[in-house]
Amino acid sequence: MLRRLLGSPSRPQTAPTLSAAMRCLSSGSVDITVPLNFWAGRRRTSQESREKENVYEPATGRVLCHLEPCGGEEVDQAVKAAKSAFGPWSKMSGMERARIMIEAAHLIESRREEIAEMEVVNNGKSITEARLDVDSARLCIEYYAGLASTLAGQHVQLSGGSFAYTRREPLGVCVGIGAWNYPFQIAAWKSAPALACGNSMVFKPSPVTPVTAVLLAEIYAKAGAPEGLFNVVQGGQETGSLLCYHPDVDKVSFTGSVPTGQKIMEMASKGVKPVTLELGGKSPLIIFKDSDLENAVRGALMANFLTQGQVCSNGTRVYVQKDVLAEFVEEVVKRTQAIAIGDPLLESTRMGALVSRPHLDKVLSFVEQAKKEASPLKCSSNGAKVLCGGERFVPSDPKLKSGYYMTPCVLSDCTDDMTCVREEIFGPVMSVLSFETEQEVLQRANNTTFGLAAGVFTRDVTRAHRVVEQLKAGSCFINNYNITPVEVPFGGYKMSGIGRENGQVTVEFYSQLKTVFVEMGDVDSLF
Ligand SMILES: NC(=O)c1ccc[n+]([C@@H]2O[C@H](COP(=O)([O-])OP(=O)(O)OC[C@H]3O[C@@H](n4cnc5c(N)ncnc54)[C@H](O)[C@@H]3O)[C@@H](O)[C@H]2O)c1
Ligand SMILES: C[N+](C)(C)CCCC=O
Repeated sequence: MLRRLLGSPSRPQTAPTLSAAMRCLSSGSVDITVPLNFWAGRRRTSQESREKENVYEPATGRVLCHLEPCGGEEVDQAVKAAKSAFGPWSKMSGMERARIMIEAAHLIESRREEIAEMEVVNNGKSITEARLDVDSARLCIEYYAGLASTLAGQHVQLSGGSFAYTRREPLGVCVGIGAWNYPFQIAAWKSAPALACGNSMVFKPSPVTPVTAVLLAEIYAKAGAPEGLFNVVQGGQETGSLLCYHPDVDKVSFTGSVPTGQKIMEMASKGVKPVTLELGGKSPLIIFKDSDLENAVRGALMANFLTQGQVCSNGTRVYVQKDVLAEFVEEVVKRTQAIAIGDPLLESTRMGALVSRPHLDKVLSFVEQAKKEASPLKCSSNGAKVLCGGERFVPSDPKLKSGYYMTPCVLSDCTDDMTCVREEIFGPVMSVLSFETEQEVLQRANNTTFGLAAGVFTRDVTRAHRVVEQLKAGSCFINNYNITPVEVPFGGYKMSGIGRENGQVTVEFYSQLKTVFVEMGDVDSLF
């Protein structure tokens, strides 16, 4: 099952190695004091005296470390380092770049457990999922290493023996700005195609999860990348803006919410810089009565509860055909209630802690609002019905009592106009809706400003393709959900984004074409 989630033939998923087990990392035992910025080949402390921010361990609510946001001078240094690495890196052949990237992938593999554990400690997701994220990061770097030597232009014959050719050239210094739900994976999904195309990068992680991107920076450096090829600057909105406006930055690739994405686009527009925007979603999952219901239930759980429901592509609007609604709901609720919540570093845990206290409160308030919200589309004045979960959860282990846990929630009796059905909750909250006809559900599924993903479960192959053709979403799943093989493009329609990550097409978003005309005869001048 775990291999299928990555969607590609991966190495066997191993249990933690002996050395990992011997490290005995446990929740509540980690304090991070090392600097988390990295540029020009080494970790850096912030030199500017700015107020430090607390970074928390979601599993326990303890302070894990202090974030030192980078200011203008530090951003400048990181960009300068990236600019100087761009020279030699962009002149290497694809094969030479690939060799270094493959070495980085090997190093990730050898540090898999350590990276996964750090991701858990900072993000709160289960160790099982964190390992898959690290694998996805490694696979992405391997995949783009493979593509690096295939980048090529075109030769076009013109009249009289003249010709033109195109060169695929890098953009220069790319900025990556990440969200907190997949900190290490996002850093890899952005840097791998950027570096393969000959660019350098300055990456800014979310201030909520600053811990693991710097490990990737160390890994690239150890793999033999030129000093400054991949740099990490910490900070929030202010640091992000400095990067977007920086005159030596040539592209901004952003993962985060729609409102921030809009700001990024606006800032980048001042310098007419290209952007990749991987934004939010409120994706529909449609379950027809002829589905294999067992698989549909599994799909719905995968569509809603990975990473405590904090996944951009989640299929949180689950439309179930009326005839199978009762059966579906009974099974989904049974399995949701059986999800093991608790210490994310334990092998048995399937759902860890949400990323922060304010975020937990926000998700819980969506559930409260859903319960109360009356809708003109309903005969009764009641809101949604909570079939299970939606409450704060306090694990029995005393060290976890201040962690940010909640029970995964299934809401029924929802209507399309309710807030829980319209807005991205970004937590473990599934809204179940019923439908009768294909035409009706398509209209309802598409009635959103988002367009990141969508799913359909049916045994009717004709229906599956007909429905998918009409769904306005960038990633559509038939009889599965939330798999992201790195060979396949991922990204949104409508307000869910611009550009793609993963797959061959992403080369287009990290390179530019130069056309060269070659005249073999005389200039045919009109003057
Ligand atoms: N489509 C995707 O691939 C994808 C993947 C993961 C998360 N997301 C989306 O991300 C959101 C959750 O993540 P989040 O809360 O970290 O998002 P966010 O938009 O609050 O922040 C994302 C990043 O942008 C930075 N930022 C904030 N304001 C900025 C500004 N003015 N200028 C420059 N940078 C700025 C933040 O510091 C952070 O690093 C959800 O909406 C989710 O759907 C999308
Ligand atoms: C859970 N996936 C499928 C890895 C999606 C990651 C990108 C979105 O947050």
